[in-house]
Amino acid sequence: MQQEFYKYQGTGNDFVMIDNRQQTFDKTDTKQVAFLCDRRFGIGADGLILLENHKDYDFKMVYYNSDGNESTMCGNGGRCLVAFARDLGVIEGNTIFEAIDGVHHASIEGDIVKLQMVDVNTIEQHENHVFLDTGSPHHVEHKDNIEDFDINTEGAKIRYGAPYNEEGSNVNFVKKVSNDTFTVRTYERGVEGETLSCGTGVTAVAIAMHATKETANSLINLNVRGGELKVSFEEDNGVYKNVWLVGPAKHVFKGSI
Ligand SMILES: N[C@@H](CCC[C@H](N)C(=O)O)C(=O)O
Repeated sequence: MQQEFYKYQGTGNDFVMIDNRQQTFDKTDTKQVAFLCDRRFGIGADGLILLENHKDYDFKMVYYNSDGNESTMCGNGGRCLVAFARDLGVIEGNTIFEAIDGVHHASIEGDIVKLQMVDVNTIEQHENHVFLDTGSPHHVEHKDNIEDFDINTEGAKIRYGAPYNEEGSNVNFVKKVSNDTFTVRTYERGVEGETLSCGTGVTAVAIAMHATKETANSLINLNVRGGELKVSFEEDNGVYKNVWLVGPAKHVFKGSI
């Protein structure tokens, strides 16, 4: 059977999008998801996202990493799904949808999508890194030579090492550019390599930089391999609320396979 698909990208984090409102996609077929995401034998993407109907909200997001496994929240994927829902005529400018980590508010104007992320109330500060969950788990670590190191080797060591082990964590390396701007590179679990951008990752970096007093700003610019994102938040007694991830999300092409 032919599978109709759409391809979207958000700052270079790219996704195969499937309209599954009729429940025609076999969600148990891990190999098929991995095949569709394969850059040589399939369409090619960091992940695959299903848009489904929801009884209370505008739609439901189901996210798979490129290894074929369903995973936790994808911030850039959520932003791209909002653009996909708008392009399909499911929503107009504002929306509320459900993802694996809960209900998300979002808005879209042109190709700029603002996505509300989960509140963060636990931030583990260790000697050399910070660990927090922004819908997905993130290790955040400073890296002075950020432009010039082997992220796939160093990222994999941390992702598979203690305390994360097989379940893993995404790994973000960060360098401060100025008081409100940071450069970030991310190794993503489930892709098992560097992606050009990670939405939950830059959200984690912005909050971690604020929590560790690298910045006092509550609107942070994040430079990633695939472009620029912004994260804003309110902090109250160590709890980060009203967290928003903002940036472009674009349709690339559609096809069938
Ligand atoms: N690219 C994503 C994160 C996707 C989930 C991650 N790979 C995991 O399995 O934890 C983003 O933009 O947030």
